[in-house]
Amino acid sequence: MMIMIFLLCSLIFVITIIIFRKQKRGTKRNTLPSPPGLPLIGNLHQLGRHPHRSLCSLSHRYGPLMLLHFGRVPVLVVSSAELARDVLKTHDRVFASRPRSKIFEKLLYDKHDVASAPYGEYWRQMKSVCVLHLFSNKMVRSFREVREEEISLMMEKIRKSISLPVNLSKILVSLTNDVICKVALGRKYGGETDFKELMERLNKLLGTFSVGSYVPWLAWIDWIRGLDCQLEKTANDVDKFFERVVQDHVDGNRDMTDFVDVLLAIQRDKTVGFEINRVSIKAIVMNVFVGGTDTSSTLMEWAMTELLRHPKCLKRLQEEVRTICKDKSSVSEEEIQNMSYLKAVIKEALRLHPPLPLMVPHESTQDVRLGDHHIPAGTQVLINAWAIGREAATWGPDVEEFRPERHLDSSVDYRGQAFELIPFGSGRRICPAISFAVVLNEVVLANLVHRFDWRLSVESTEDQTEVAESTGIAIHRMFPLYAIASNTT
Ligand code: HEM
Repeated sequence: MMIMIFLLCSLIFVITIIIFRKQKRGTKRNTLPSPPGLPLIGNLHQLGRHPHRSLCSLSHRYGPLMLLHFGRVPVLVVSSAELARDVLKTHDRVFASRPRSKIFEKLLYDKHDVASAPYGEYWRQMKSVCVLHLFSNKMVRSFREVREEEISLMMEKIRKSISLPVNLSKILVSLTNDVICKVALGRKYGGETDFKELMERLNKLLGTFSVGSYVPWLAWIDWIRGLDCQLEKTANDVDKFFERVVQDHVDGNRDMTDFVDVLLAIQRDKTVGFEINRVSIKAIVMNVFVGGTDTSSTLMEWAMTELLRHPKCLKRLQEEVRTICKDKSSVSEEEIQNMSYLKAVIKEALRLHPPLPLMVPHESTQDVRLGDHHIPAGTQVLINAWAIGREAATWGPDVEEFRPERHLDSSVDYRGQAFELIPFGSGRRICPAISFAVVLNEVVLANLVHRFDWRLSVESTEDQTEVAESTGIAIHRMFPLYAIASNTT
């Protein structure tokens, strides 16, 4: 009898151990690698000044799929092309929403814009307005004159400072602002200090960290440091500005077609099969400014920075542009179509310096499996486009080097099909303005190098080593790019 009891106990013990081990293995397989965090703030302290860099370093240690916690919010960080494909293609619909953000809600018309609207019918309608009516190829072509006019003014400005250091960063920001103002609002507002100050304030706030969004019981900190007050005031000022612009369009007798005109026509004629109201119009126009100005000027600034740091690449680009344009005084948009090195330079700048390195956060709306891992609904997702552009397995051992040649015989493109290069995102949430942004960047760069020879000015000597990056959502240079233009020899 004793022996029977002993055997039974031993059997139960062995079975329990087996089940326990199985469960442990199962749990281990499903547990996402996660850098240890601190109580209450989770991993927030590990983000540093440049979260794309800190998260890339963490991914080298914990792998391309990590779970972090920003306060109480679970955040999945994706740092490889393969996993970006899983999120943005295989499970695109599940991950197509946006997390809530107090700052976005306050400043972007309570999610009535395209970029921060949660995935659903409203977002679908607004995105279709953008894709079909604002950024269609026909619309992009129709703004060619605006681009040519503004580029010609920029070239004249540089010509007047020939042989002197010019703040190229500032020139590129004001060019982009002027182009976008004319395209979206019908006229330039860049000369108006109020408008400039307002846009600066808006962009700064959009890149601000709100403690309350991640640690709700510390929300009072946002109030004490004046964030809530600034949000309220800026949202009111921005609304007043856009309301005035839209009303001027309604009152005016206009034959131009800028974005506000297009949106008002859609509202009036009900051509799209759904209602679009005044708030939606202002929110979309606001998105054009927020999404379009900083990103485009940032890309040009980095492309010029890298060319100035790599004189051989600059020379090769100049040879291409000058051979195709021979004795012409400027480069046209038809001519850039045949400039393969120019396109490679833009791709390489986008690989090394994606203007939005962590893109725009996504959020899952359903439970889903990624490989062995269970991802619950409501998980925030950051895709590190900056880290993906530096994956040695894809790009080779010289990932850190600016080498446009690597794109010449490659089919990898940035339009969302190749996950190795996703500066504009991919899938449902992909940037709707890729063609709009790229043509502006290409034609500006081609004209700058066609007309002038360039060298770095002493004000930019930090370029001999690594170039310091700004903080915020769009990552531009920390210090302006000063360069000296001279007439071509
Ligand atoms: C070099 C220039 C640009 C870059 C690198 C860029 C990049 C991006 C990225 C990474 C996203 C988020 C994709 C995602 O969440 O998966 C995005 C979304 C968006 N971009 Fe761009 N962008 C650029 C220019 C522009 C311009 C010029 C405009 C408008 C004039 C614009 C309007 C938008 C809008 C409205 C969205 C939101 C799309 C959505 O949520 O469905 N972008 N962009």
